[in-house]
Formats: sequence, structure tokens, C-alpha cells
Amino acid sequence: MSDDLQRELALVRQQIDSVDGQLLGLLNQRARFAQQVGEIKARHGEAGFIYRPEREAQVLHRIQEENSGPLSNETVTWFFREVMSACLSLEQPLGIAFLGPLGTFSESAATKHFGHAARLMPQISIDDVFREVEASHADYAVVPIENSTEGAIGRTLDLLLTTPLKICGEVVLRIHQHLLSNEASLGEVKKVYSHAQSLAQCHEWLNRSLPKAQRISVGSNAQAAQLAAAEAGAAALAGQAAAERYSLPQLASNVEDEPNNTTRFVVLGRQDAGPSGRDRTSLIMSAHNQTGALSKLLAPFSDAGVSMTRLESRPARHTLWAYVFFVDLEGHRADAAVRTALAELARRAPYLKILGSYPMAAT
Ligand SMILES: O=C(O)C(=O)C[C@]1(C(=O)O)C=C[C@@H](O)C=C1
Repeated sequence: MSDDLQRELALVRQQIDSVDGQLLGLLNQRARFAQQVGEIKARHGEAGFIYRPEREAQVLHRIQEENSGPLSNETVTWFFREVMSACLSLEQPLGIAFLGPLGTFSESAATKHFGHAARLMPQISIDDVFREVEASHADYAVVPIENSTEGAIGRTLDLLLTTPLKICGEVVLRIHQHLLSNEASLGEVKKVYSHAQSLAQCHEWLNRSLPKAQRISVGSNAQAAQLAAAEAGAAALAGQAAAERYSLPQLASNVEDEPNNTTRFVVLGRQDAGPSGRDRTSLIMSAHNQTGALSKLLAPFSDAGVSMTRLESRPARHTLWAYVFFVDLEGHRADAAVRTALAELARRAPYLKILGSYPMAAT
């Protein structure tokens, strides 16, 4: 290294050291304020509700609005989520239930939302994920609700019908599927393990690139990676988290058929989220089995100027050929327009369950 280069680098590195020192001081100052917030909540009998999704959403929106780069909004959002996760864990560490084993996209979604200070509690089924929070063994659950390629996650919708839990947040995750294997080439892959959803998301790629390989559906793509790691001639379709967790090389990357393949997860807890200014409300309703019944139920939304972002029908299960409808709206149930629409809907719908109002996913 030349002397000039050494001198120039040393000058800038000195400034980096000074900024790091300031950052460290500021981060600890922020952590002390978060501890104070925790003490105030405890004094007012709110010790059980340390996590405030609406407050976190507001912090992230402000950071994104004030960010002038060169760091991207995605990067600063990730960083501040981790800062809040660390601050919150000083107040009270949170236990998060999700569909395991470790290495699933659900784990990535849980970590994206709650940061690395949260305690991960992988479960063997979506039913168990709900149960863990209902029984107060875990604080929050993160469950998949819909995928942009494959549609609704039926089991989650069915469990939402009966659970007393509230939706208090959402996480949107870009899903990249990779073919993971210890084999050196596609020609040696005889079997592909994955979750049925992942096999479906990569159906065309498999037809083109591995037409002769047997496709085996298993409980999760992390389990698929575990199996593929232990068997000659086997591969798994799974994400980067599973590749890292089970030390499997990527034989082919980003093999999902749809380039925008995205999964939306919801966060479930025992508490409601307050308004953040950019919220969504989810509900379940049923309609009378009559002509025009559904349009009568939807009219209060357009009358009040409330925009509906999703309408999904699902068999009611207890009655043959009866359906319930899952609806997402823009706005919080405490907003005047949403309140008006919901009051009218309650008069018209034979069955109505508000699943929760919560901040829209930050990125
Ligand atoms: O503002 C609060 O209520 C806090 O507890 C502080 C804080 C934060 O670090 O900013 C931490 C946890 C909550 O989920 C929201 C925000």
C-alpha cells in the first residue's frame, strides 16, 4: 500500500470511528428511553402490551420519509426494525410462534417483522402456531395468509374463523425459491422435496429443467432441505434461510415461475393495534343465500368511500354450499369512514367478525 493511500484512508477511517462512537452513544441513549417507556407502561398497568405495532409503523414511515440516502429505504427500514427489536427486548423479550422448522419463509417473515432480538418458537403446524399464542405460551404468531402465485392459505383462513386472536400486523416477503442440493449437476437430481405451495410456484421450471425428477411434497421447505441434505440424488426447493441453516449449495437460483412471487403474512396477538395513519382492517362476513346479497353487503364500503383491497370466499364448512367472505379494507376501524361502513355492515350481514385493524406492511 502506498503512503498516500494509507494517509487518505486513515483520515476517512478516523471520521468513521468518530461517527461510530456517536452512533453507539445515541443507540444506548435510545435504549434508555425505551426502558423508560417500559417503566411508564408498567406503572399504568400496561406491562403486558409492550409491543406497539402502530408506534413501530410510525417510526419506520418517518425514517423512510426523512431518508436522503445513499442507504436505500429498505436498508434503513431493516436497520431501525433491528434497533427497535433490541430496545423492545430490554423492556420485555417477545416469543414469536411460526411454522417451523428453522429455515422456513415463515421464520424469515418473523425475523423481518420482529428483528433478531425476538425469541423464535418454531411449531410443527399452523394449528400449533395459533394454539401457542391462544394459550399464552408465545406472545405473537406470524402465519402466511396469501401468496401472489398460489392464492389463499386455506388452513390460516379456516383458523381465523374461530380464533379469539386479533390480527395486529402484516409482513410482505418476496419469495425466492432455489434448488438446493449437494449434487454437482441437475442431471444427478432424481427427487425434489418441497412444500406443496413451493412445488406449485416452480411447476413450469421443474417441467423444463427436471422433467424426470420425482416431486415429493413434505410439511415445509425447511424439512425438504433437511431431507435433501441427507440423501444422495435429492434436492429441495427452498429459500436462502434453509440453504444457510442446512449448509446446502444452490444448484439453481430464483427458480420461481413468477418473478414477483410474494407471500403476505399476518401477525396475530391477544391485543388490538391502534391507528398508525396507514392501516388495513380485515374481517369475515357471511351473506344470505339470495340474489344480490353479496353486493348489498359490499355497498356500505363504497357508500362510505372505503376502499376494499381483497375479497376471498371460502366454504363455511358447517353448512353445505354456504360461504364466508374474507375482506380487507383500507383504514382503521377507529377511522370515521370505516366505522360508518362497519356499523351498516353489522346491520346487513348475518355473521360479521372483525379480525383486526393493523398497520400496513412498511416495505
Ligand atoms: O414507544 C413505545 O411504546 C416503545 O415501547 C418503544 C419502541 C421503540 O423502540 O421505539 C419499542 C417497542 C414498541 O413496539 C414500540 C416502540
